[in-house]
Amino acid sequence: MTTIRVETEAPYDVHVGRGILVEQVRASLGDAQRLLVVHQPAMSRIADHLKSELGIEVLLAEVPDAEAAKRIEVAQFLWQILGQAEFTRTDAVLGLGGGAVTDLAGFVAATWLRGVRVLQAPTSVLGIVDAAVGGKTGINTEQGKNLVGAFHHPAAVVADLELVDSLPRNELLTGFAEIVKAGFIADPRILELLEGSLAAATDPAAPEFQEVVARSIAVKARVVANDFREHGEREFLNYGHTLGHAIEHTERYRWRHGAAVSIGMVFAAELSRLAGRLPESVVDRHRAILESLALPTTYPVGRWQTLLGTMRKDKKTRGSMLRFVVLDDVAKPRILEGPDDSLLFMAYQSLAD
Ligand SMILES: NC(=O)c1ccc[n+]([C@@H]2O[C@H](COP(=O)([O-])OP(=O)(O)OC[C@H]3O[C@@H](n4cnc5c(N)ncnc54)[C@H](O)[C@@H]3O)[C@@H](O)[C@H]2O)c1
Ligand SMILES: O=C(O)C(=O)C[C@@H](O)[C@H](O)[C@H](O)COP(=O)(O)O
Ligand SMILES: [Zn+2]
Repeated sequence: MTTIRVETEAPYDVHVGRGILVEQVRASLGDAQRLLVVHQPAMSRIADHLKSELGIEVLLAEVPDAEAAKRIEVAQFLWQILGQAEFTRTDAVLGLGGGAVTDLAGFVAATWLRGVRVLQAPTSVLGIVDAAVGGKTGINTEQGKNLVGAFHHPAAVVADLELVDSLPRNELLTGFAEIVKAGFIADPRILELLEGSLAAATDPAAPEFQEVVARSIAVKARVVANDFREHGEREFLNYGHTLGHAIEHTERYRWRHGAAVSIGMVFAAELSRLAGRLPESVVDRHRAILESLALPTTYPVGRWQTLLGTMRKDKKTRGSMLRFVVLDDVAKPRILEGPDDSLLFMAYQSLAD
């Protein structure tokens, strides 16, 4: 088992290993007498197993799959369960599933009684390397992605790689978008591993996979430890997300987060070249790595005004000024403020097939 410490004002561990779920969840319960396990349909057998093994009172709540879980109606359904069961501040919530569930469970835990203990057990690659770590929680609204949420530290993150065995290959690869992001903003070794050993780096049984996962978690842990509430450096974790979130919203969440972020990173790289000093070779490197992972790098241009309108609601926007994470080079991210519409449109046009 690998353990990565997240050194925030409330430090916690991210455990990654095989067959660790029950033992590590039990070890992280603290004073909790009761646990609400919020899980996706694909995780119902594992949730039953936890209920029978943990040795405390466990309530199970199955929520809709994927982005359909990140809705106020689903949060309300969970608040009802917590209210009817009279959950107190010594009880706890566990998110078991992909990033959609860890975001939802974290949000419900952050808001119930103004904050109860949350444990995260991510089961998708994306959840393990990014969503479950760092304490950003949230749900979507009609106007956009993650517009309502809270910062709330998990008490522990338990990533049992045995659960990843059932993850469909396309979902596994989609999660690599966030691994590529971590590589481009902070850790070039991740990119070298993907370029040099793609098969091993995407095989959950291989040491190369464990290395890219651990490195990505380490990037996130470092950034979150420095800037939990996103006053500065944490914005870099949003690389590729300004357009990515707008695509998810415009496509009514038929696109996975990782796929939308993949396109968003190509856009951000092109913008970095057009508005700054990123060499064309690094833009090409984005396309090559993402395409090797079967991630999309093109988008049918023609929805620009809709996407631009949605990007204006991005959390990085200040007043009417759009802000983007761009790169000066690999591992040299910065914020670009208020670029000309013409530059944005040129970067967007480069996404055409
Ligand atoms: N809070 C954060 O810091 C943060 C970071 C990155 C992404 N996110 C959020 O995470 C979400 C995306 O996460 P995701 O890609 O995991 O999506 P997801 O939770 O929708 O999971 C993707 C699909 O994989 C299935 N699945 C998950 N684990 C499985 C397993 N082990 N076996 C079989 N099927 C499994 C799910 O049921 C779903 O159908 C988005 O909502 C995104 O906004 C949040
Ligand atoms: O942890 C962060 O900070 C991130 O930005 C990580 C992103 O990968 C993630 O998708 C996050 O949920 C986006 O946050 P948002 O604040 O733009 O909604
Ligand atoms: Zn993301």
